[in-house]
Amino acid sequence: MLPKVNFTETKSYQYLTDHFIEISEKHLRDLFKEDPHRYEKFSLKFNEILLDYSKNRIDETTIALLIQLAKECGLKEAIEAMFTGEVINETEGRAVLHTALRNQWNEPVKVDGVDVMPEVNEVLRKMEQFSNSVISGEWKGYTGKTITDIVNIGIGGSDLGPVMVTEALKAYKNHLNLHFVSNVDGTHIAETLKKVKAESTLFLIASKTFTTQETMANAHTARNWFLQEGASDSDVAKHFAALSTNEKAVAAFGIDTKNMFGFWDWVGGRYSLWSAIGTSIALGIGFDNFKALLSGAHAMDRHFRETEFEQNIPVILALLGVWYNNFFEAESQAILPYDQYMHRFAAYFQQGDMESNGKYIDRNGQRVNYETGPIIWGEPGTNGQHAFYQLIHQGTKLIPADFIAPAQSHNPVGTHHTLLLSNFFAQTEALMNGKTEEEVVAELKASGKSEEEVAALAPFKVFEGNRPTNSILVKKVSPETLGSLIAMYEHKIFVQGIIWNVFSFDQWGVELGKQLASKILPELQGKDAVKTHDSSTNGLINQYKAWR
Ligand SMILES: O=P(O)(O)OC[C@H]1O[C@@H](O)[C@H](O)[C@@H](O)[C@@H]1O
Repeated sequence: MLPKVNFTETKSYQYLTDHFIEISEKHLRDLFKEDPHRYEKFSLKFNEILLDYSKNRIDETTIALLIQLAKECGLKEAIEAMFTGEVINETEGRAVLHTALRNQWNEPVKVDGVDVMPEVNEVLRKMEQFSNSVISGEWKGYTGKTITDIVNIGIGGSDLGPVMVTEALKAYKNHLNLHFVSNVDGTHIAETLKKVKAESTLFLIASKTFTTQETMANAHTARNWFLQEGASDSDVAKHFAALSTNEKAVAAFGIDTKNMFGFWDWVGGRYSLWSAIGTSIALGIGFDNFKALLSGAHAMDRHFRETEFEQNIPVILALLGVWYNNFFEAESQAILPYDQYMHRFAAYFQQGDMESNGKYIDRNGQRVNYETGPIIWGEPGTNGQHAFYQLIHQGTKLIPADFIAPAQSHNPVGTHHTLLLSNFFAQTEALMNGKTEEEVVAELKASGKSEEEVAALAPFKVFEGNRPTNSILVKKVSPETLGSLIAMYEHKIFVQGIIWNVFSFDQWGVELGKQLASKILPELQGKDAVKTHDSSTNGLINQYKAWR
């Protein structure tokens, strides 16, 4: 069982409330002037990841109090409860063990007294065999041709992780072309099928439940297309595999369960890229690289579980997030990777974070009286700079941002990487320091502007600064480092869920829309005017029916 503490009723919260008044009046510029050792004090290194969190609106007291808060909320016990397979997803009656999927040291992990590691290792062995045989060309399609294209059909956690990772690790890609179909909009599957040939395509139907409407619709369309292209029912086994926990539904769909890669109910959808859901990753970058991804995540798991909170990267990141969310009232958190390959990283953690902590009912079943999960957003630098950074620099909202960059590029073309990194360093410095009126006036005068022009323009050119950022500099975006980075954010989300006293591993909030869609579907199929809803919904549906 997880602790169920209202963090606003702790002693440390009271201290933090007083301390906040003091800190909120200080400018980061002055904090750096007062203490020349901020970087040494507020940076942490783990393998090939450096976290510099010194450009945050904190001092040593802030960190000490936030750590006290984590302790008062029972974080240590909660971490142990997760790693040891306690049923911490209480509303679904499940353990939460994505960490077991990457448990490369193989220590036993028990669920209901049974070690899950033999099963985990068995699926990994099967994924290894399968991916090797497809990559090597040993696996043949129904006309005897080798496989050239993989189409992963899945949505949410059965899509976002594999998409994000295979994009982030594109530099490690082999000859197989990867396609991902998620949207139930027929355009997604239709456009994908235009690009592939039935005889050399392998479809992976990725769905934990194997009941998700979008995935099942796309899977049926893919199979019908496959049969229309000249293949027969008996050829399906060579071209369709399932990644799922639901053996019965897989068999009912017509996929040979020999081609099924299983996982378990203790793997949450948004934490499933480490499981059989990662088969497209293993196919696209090879099993050894998939294994390296798992190793990187495992290394971060150990760091998270074994390191004192003061030096614990996910814990520090989480506490900083709480500081901005609950004291500065920041509503969102930007994730800004200065790496084109990581262009889906923020989108991936939109599900990871918002589906986990976007909840207003606490673990006692009561409505919370404080803010919980932030809005996560972001785009890769430098594109974001030319789009929304204006608001981060001069807008009225405080947007704490994580800047992520690799020191080494996979594509060291000319001076591109140096240009990119100059922007990475410049942005966090600019956000912190801003530009004072004095500096602006001096600059304008030096450019030959009249007194009047200077006075008129100056307010627009001033940057208040004092905008907090974390800088996460990695040596290179390798499978190991990416694995560690993903696990780092997963654990950050976990810590915040503990402090906000919400259940981070269920997602009841996505059910209502699904329920209503299944009620509306037959109404759309019928001819009669619809009158069963409110006037807005009726009006929209009936106009749709008139126009279609
Ligand atoms: O893998 P499945 O069962 O098809 O589910 C896909 C997604 O379905 C959504 O409804 C859930 O909110 C996600 O968490 C999940 O990842």
